[in-house]
Amino acid sequence: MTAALTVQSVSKQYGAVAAVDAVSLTIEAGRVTCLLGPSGCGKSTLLRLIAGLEPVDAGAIVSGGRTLSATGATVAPEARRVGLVFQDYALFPHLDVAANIGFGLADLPAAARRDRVAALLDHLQIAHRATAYPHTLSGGEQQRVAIARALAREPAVLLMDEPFSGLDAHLRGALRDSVFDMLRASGTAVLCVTHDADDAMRMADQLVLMAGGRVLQQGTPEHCYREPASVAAARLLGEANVIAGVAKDGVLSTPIGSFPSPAGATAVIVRPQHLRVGAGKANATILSSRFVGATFAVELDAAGQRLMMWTGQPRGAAGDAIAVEAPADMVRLLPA
Ligand SMILES: Nc1ncnc2c1ncn2[C@@H]1O[C@H](COP(=O)(O)OP(=O)(O)OP(=O)(O)O)[C@@H](O)[C@H]1O
Repeated sequence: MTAALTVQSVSKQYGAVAAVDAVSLTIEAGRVTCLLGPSGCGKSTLLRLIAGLEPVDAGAIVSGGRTLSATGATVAPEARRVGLVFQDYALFPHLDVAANIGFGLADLPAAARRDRVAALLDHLQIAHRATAYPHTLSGGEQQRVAIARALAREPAVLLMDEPFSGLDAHLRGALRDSVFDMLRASGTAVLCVTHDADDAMRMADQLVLMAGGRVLQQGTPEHCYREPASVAAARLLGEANVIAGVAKDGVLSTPIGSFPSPAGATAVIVRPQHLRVGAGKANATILSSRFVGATFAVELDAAGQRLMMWTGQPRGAAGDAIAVEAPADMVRLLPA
């Protein structure tokens, strides 16, 4: 994999707030990296630092052997080969689609500029809207124009801030997939910010989980989902039970079973869909059971610990005793 850009231990402080705190990550060509975290965790600040809209306090941002940001030195945004797609797309209302896309190409001869714009219109499947004005475009079309405009200057890295937040749910899924397939095929390195775990898992080749200005975990969506580094990382990607137990002689005993634990873990993380009804003795009581569409959400009490189980079928009513277990390969030991 080719690193298109690396962020090296970058920090940014606003007054007492460490908005970005010693963050390191690598963005690779032809891959989509998603930055996922709760509101206020520093995602947008990190994008602004990479775009060069603000200086870093510490650390460095490097691309193509060039230092773009370091303490006291910031290459201007337009000299970075970094494209930015804002949350609201920020199209120029008085320019038509083709002129929006060609806006940053004033330095090209007219014919080359026309060719580049035509290629992008084609590539993003908006050629039929070339002479339309932004206010007449659908949300999905506006998004494509914004991406085309950002790609016009052939950036090494494309930064996207919540690019799907303005689109309705059913449009979102289809667009998300086609836009990112196209970007991957173009070899652009994409860094996309979102607070939506489903979006992030669907579109990312690489996930970066953030909280409180720091990186909690990085890896493929599957790795981060199956092997969360912490409870906070697990919960960013979906509901997770944290079940405490007692560690003795390399075995962790919990209300839902015993698991080998050579490093002396004192708790496990289990996703609600990985809890299942076992054949053994009852070890929990049903507190409630709700039909929530694809599953039943069953709230349990297991030796005083509250757990959530998702199952395909009803498993009883409040007050019923039940045997609950989890397959060992779906249980993640929490570091002691
Ligand atoms: N210009 C600024 N001046 C002062 N504080 C700021 C500034 N920009 C961001 N912050 C603070 O830095 C922290 C990180 O903000 P940031 O906007 O990067 O978070 P975010 O993860 O993008 O949030 P959201 O998902 O809500 O956009 C927050 O505590 C925010 O209040």
